[in-house]
Amino acid sequence: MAYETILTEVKGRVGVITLNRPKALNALNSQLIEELNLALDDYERNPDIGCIVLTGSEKAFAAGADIKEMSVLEYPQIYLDDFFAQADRIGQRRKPLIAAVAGYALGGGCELALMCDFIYAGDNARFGQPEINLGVLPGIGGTQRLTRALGKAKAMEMCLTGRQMDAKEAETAGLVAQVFPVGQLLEETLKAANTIAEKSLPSTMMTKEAINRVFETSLAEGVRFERRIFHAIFATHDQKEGMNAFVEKRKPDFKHQ
Ligand SMILES: CC(C)(O)CC(=O)SCCNC(=O)CCNC(=O)[C@H](O)C(C)(C)COP(=O)(O)OP(=O)(O)OC[C@H]1O[C@@H](n2cnc3c(N)ncnc32)[C@H](O)[C@@H]1OP(=O)(O)O
Repeated sequence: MAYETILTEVKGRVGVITLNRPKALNALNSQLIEELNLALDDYERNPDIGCIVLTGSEKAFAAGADIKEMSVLEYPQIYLDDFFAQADRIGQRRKPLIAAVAGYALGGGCELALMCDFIYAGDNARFGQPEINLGVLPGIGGTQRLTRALGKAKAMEMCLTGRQMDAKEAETAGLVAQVFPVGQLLEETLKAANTIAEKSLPSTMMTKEAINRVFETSLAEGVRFERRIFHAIFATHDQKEGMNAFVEKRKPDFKHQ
């Protein structure tokens, strides 16, 4: 399928999506969010894809939601249309989704990265929620996910002052998993994505679901949930193959089912 605001490329079992509105620093307009969801739908349906990488350019992962598009919106309509509801779907995918962030990840760009399962950052990355400077507040989950990622003090400070965080601070604070020289970011992200894509798909999807449950439930409920899906994974071919391969001292041949 041909898209106007993103590029897609399959590399082995990894589906790569590159945000591609360079003139607007990958600002997220409605078309981009729609195309991103279509591409994710496509990779989710494709049984040959085991992991997805979302990236932007060296200058900007995404400089936020499209301010020009938003500037003309009015209250009753934005409420009726449930503006940005479609963006929620990005973070509701089953397959592992890694953000490779170089340059600006501001506002909706930071929120988009936070919807991914983890973030690898280039050493030039800058994270921020500058909505306060526009007289608004984060609207795609920033107040919720940033606070879960960083804790109240840093999230509150960033959202109230609009201060940006560099890659090193973001790694120390636990927002990003690893930082790489920007020229190596995609290569390193693809390496991790390939490693994940070679594992059994049911086990990567269930692991992701169980970890995400942490943010929605109590410890006791979470542990019960984990145990139930641990039981369920014994219905898969790959559980048998993985354990038999260990016993027989050979590499597992996962069928992703
Ligand atoms: C989703 C919500 C609800 O949470 C809300 C949001 O996301 S609100 C948006 C939050 N983001 C911002 O406030 C960042 C806005 N951008 C900037 O501050 C700067 O562009 C910069 C610091 C990221 C980069 O500055 P610079 O290198 O000087 O480049 P510019 O000349 O400013 O930008 C180049 C080009 O891109 C357009 N642009 C940049 N960001 C956006 C945006 N968020 N929406 C729409 N367009 C954006 C900018 O207007 C320039 O285009 P032209 O005007 O020259 O055509």
